[in-house]
Amino acid sequence: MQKPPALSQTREQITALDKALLELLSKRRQLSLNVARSKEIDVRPIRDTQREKELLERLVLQGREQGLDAHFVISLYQSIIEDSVLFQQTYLHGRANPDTQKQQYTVAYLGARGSYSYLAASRYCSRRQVEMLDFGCKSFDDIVNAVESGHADYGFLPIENTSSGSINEVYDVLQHTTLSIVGETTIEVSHCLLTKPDSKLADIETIYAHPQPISQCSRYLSQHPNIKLEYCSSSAEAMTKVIEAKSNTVAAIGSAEGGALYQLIAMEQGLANQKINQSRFIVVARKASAVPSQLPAKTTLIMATGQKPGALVEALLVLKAHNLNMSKLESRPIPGTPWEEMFYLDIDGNLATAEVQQAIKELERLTRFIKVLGCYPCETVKPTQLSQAQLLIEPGSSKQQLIKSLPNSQAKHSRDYKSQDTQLFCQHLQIGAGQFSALQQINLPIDNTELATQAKIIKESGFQAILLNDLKQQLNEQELKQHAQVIEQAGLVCIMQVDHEQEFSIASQLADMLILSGKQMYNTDMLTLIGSVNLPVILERNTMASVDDWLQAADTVLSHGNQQLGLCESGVRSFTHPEQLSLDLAGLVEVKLRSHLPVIVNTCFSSNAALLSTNAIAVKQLKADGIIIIHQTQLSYAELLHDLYQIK
Ligand SMILES: O=C(O)C(=O)C[C@]1(C(=O)O)C=C[C@@H](O)C=C1
Repeated sequence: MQKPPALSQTREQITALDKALLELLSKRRQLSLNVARSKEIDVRPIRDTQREKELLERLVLQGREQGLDAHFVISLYQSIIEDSVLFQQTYLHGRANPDTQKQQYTVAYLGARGSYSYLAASRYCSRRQVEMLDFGCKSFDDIVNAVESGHADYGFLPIENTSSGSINEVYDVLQHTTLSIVGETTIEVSHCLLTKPDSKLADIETIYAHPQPISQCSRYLSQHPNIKLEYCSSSAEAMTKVIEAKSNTVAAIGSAEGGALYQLIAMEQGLANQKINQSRFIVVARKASAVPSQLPAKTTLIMATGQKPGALVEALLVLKAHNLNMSKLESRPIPGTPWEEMFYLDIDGNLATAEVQQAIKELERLTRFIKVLGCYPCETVKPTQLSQAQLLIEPGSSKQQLIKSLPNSQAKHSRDYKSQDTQLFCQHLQIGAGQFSALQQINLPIDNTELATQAKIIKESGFQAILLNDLKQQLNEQELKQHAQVIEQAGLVCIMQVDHEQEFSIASQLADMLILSGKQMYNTDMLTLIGSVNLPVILERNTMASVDDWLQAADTVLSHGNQQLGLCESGVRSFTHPEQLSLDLAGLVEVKLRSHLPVIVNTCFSSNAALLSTNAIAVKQLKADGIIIIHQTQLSYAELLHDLYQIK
């Protein structure tokens, strides 16, 4: 083995590369600022998820060429895009509120340096590139007082946590304040056991912590029943207690980042019960802020409804009527008025819009008390995801990539491997193991009302399912969803034929069953994909494929987990009718003999009206498990189906 370069030399190279990467990231940030400037002029929303999808798809491909794994590339770019979106939002929010622009902000928060509130506040200021003068407070009331009295510009209040829920005391403080909510920020709360550098876990006798981390780490703490818990007013106080203690037998719960400010080390990490543990903070100020229309906005209200039954429902119906989504609803008792509640509502909407204004006007008529606590930019950037198809598919799969021929006893499709016939189940539709089914194929596009009418007739004729073919002609998720709904309403099963990887991602969400087009029979990635879904699938034979190739492709699907697999014979190229396909009935007999998988026959490409009846009867007599017949508005197949069902 060749000797690697010296470690120090390699590390120097990594250091230089990391610096270059940071320079590039900074340049990218500047470019996103230019994008924000353009969007300010054109008044376009900051988020463009279509652009993000295209960007991620391209990067996954480019990453693969460089040997980088798709998941790594995606998670990296999700962070980069999140930063870009928040950076743009901050810029536009600042432009809309010029009087709030300062070099320094005095920020009131709970505890002292190192508390989670401190970390949230410093992140907020650093995104705005302003210096933070910190104003640590002992209680939520003190935070509000500091801002109301002008001692601080902003106050940070933790409002909810993903593991311990809403923070009630903060809601109570909000009932009486004159301050407005002007922002929100969410931070990852990663609880660690912080100790002095020379402490040992076995020696710890006392843990200091704020009640919130104690409840969020209850599982970890229950594993150490002999350690005493001491409640503190903040995580920073807990850390101070550890640093001031004379002995090494004490620890605090807090973040590694916060602990480092006190020279404490994170002896144990990931203490929280939930893997994802985040806290959302609201930012309060004396003056309300305006949110530009390009930003996703939230409006927070408090209201007290009358005590009559259904009063809250009536109020919420107002939001529904104005098409406003309520992202949070909390209730808190009103001091001095037992059994009455104050409701807190977060609405996804901008206070400056007519819908929100109108909804508030209507709510004023229905409530005894209503106050807008603020309108602010929503800081939750939901990461754009790529579908499984977009992640897995690589073009250029070839015949050779199909799994190699196996001896019959090991081939999963074979009767030697599994003696019982496979049956596909889908609601009332059963294909195989003695159950014969009739499917009607409709080529898209079709109008939804027309489909509803035809579906009724199709059902009455005796078909059990509709196969929607040629999805690319109507590759619109909304329209296909409506099609799937009317098919279901008619009491039929909805099957979609997948011709292409893009169609897979939509069809696999909407259809009850899929047919993978024969064109994709040699595409190993596509076979992997249909082998990995929990949905019945049918594999169509390629028009040039031998029976062996077809069965090998079936094995590739089965070996990825999906055992709800059937086969579809749609015809092969032959000399009988060079212009159309010929049903390979001998192939059908052979496959039925060799394999336990159900086989259906699609007559749409091989059987004209004159041949259909004879072919259909032959197919049934040769023990096929189902038939697909093309839809023709003027033709009824009721009689043919009746005859087919009679054949034993
Ligand atoms: O291209 C844009 O419109 C941007 O705002 C830039 C960017 C990015 O950082 O790449 C950020 C947010 C959008 O959702 C899409 C892309």
